[in-house]
Amino acid sequence: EFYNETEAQLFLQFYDQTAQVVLNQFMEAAWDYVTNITRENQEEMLRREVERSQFLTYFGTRARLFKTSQFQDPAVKRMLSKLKDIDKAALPKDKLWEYNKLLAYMETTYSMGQVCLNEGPCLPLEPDLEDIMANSRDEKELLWAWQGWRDAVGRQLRPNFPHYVQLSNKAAQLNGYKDMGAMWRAKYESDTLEQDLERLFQELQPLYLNLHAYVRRALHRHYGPEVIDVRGAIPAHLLGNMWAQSWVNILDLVLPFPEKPPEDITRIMKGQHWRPQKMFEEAETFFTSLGLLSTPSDFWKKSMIEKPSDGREVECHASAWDFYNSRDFRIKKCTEVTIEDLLSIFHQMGHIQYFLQYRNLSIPFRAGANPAFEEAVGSVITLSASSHKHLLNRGLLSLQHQDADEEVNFLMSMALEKVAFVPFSYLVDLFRWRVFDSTIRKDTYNQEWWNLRWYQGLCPPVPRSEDDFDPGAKFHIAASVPYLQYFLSTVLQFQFHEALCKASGHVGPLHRCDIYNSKTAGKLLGDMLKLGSSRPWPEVLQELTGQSNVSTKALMTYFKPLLNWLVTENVQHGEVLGWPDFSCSFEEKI
Ligand SMILES: O=C(CCC(O)(O)[C@H](Cc1ccccc1)NC(=O)c1ccccc1)N[C@@H](Cc1ccccc1)C(=O)O
Ligand SMILES: [Zn+2]
Repeated sequence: EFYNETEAQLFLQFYDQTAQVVLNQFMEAAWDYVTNITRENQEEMLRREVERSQFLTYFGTRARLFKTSQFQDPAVKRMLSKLKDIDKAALPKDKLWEYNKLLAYMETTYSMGQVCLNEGPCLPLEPDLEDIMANSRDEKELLWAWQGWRDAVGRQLRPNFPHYVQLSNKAAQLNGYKDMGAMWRAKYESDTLEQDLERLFQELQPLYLNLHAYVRRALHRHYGPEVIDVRGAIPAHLLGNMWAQSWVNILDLVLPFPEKPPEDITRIMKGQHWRPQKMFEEAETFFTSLGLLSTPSDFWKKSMIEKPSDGREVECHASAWDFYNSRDFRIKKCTEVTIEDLLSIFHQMGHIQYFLQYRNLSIPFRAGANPAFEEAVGSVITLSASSHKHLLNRGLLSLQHQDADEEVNFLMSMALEKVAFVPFSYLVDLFRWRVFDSTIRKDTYNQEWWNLRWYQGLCPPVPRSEDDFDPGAKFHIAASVPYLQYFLSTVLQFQFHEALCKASGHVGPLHRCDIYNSKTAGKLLGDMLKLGSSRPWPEVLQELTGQSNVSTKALMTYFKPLLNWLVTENVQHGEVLGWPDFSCSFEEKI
């Protein structure tokens, strides 16, 4: 057994040197696969994955031999404890090979998924099916895309999912956790996590219920009583998004002051001949305006910022990549010239900025303070980038003044993105945790999914059965990527925004703040990012915001003017908050 600290430090140096090589080779192989999905690229990626697992196992088992209780340096103790978690590498060789092939099959089935018109082309999710869900106002066409995608992807994944669950739990148990959900939750280093999450969710309910009731009324106005029951749940295909996780694309149907519609920024971008390259440069300019780091030349040479036109099959779901050599960082995104994609690029560039800021840390610390911090960095910048002040300043809006009514319209568009997302981002992992801990059995997966979708006040537009597997139609479930970080990030990003706005000297309503060009705010943010995961996240949060707990106060402050307007509106219409009518509209018809 190893005891002394000096040996531990040498061991960790050796880990870093080896990791830079092994992790880099794995990332290159994974990148080659997701940007050119072929059999040989999959084989090579699986081979590199085995090497990575052998590496993690070698160092993980040895890290356990150190008795760190007498150690002085907390960083050494923290790094050794991180090395002990080796995730799926703990599986026996044959089980690991099986698991990796299953994961590749699920993720590739999702990425290659398409819905075919009777005679004529087959439509992929990005951009075609997402365009229909965002822009079509024809209920039948929306249903065709919604159901077609679930038939094409969800149904294919159903037979394999129980095996994925079993292997995931086996891996978790070999790492000392009772199931994979417990292993995912451990990343937050909190033994009150689940009750804290429930509290945050309950605090946001009044705002969500008022938004839901108001949107339901607007959809009832547009689609009629045949389709919308004003005391019931909303059919899930009418919200402008394939998973109804963001409702911003139906802003035109729900605009509080339709006589004062906001300018169509997508149209302005196209009118100004924006291209994906310029969209990425725009996002980078925001970060450098804060005094933060710019992207190295490798980024521009090696990223994939558009869907290839040479027929290659790629995984279009956007992601940011760290190649663990402190200089190669990339984004993979099938960029369309829309405001939605411009904001998504800000999100991705937030991941890149974190990579850049912590690139000289030891490898075990090259991660966010917790997974929600990683997601919140880019999203907090979008809060400034979405502001009227910023868009005006960047030439994407021309109307100088925004009156009180237009401000309510603006806050509505922000709520359709951020508030609508709250119950969805909570329920995705509630579902998976219950599948992992066997609360949800495999013969009721789909019914249980729709029971949880009740949190959102949504219902399926057509009858569902256990031949369906609607959760599998969401990337993160097909790709075994946790989702809780997005729920927490939705709350955290407003706390970050409030702190950065204060640092930038902003006065006035939070929703009018734009930290662009503020070196003070940039310094505050950069100092947090440099810490990586080297310190417990409550300490990191404390340094940035002055408090160490996640709080919905800032989000509620931001949306307060809208909540006041919504309550008045809903009371006037005698709206019912919630969805007491248990059914979805089609059930009455049957
Ligand atoms: O999935 C994403 C954006 C992709 C990502 O940047 O979060 C990406 C997801 C991913 C993809 C492949 C493997 C693992 C994760 N995450 C990253 O690129 C990433 C995350 C952590 C560290 C480094 C990179 N957003 C979520 C939620 C969301 C976020 C923000 C606005 C709207 C919606 C969604 O679309 O449902
Ligand atoms: Zn992200």
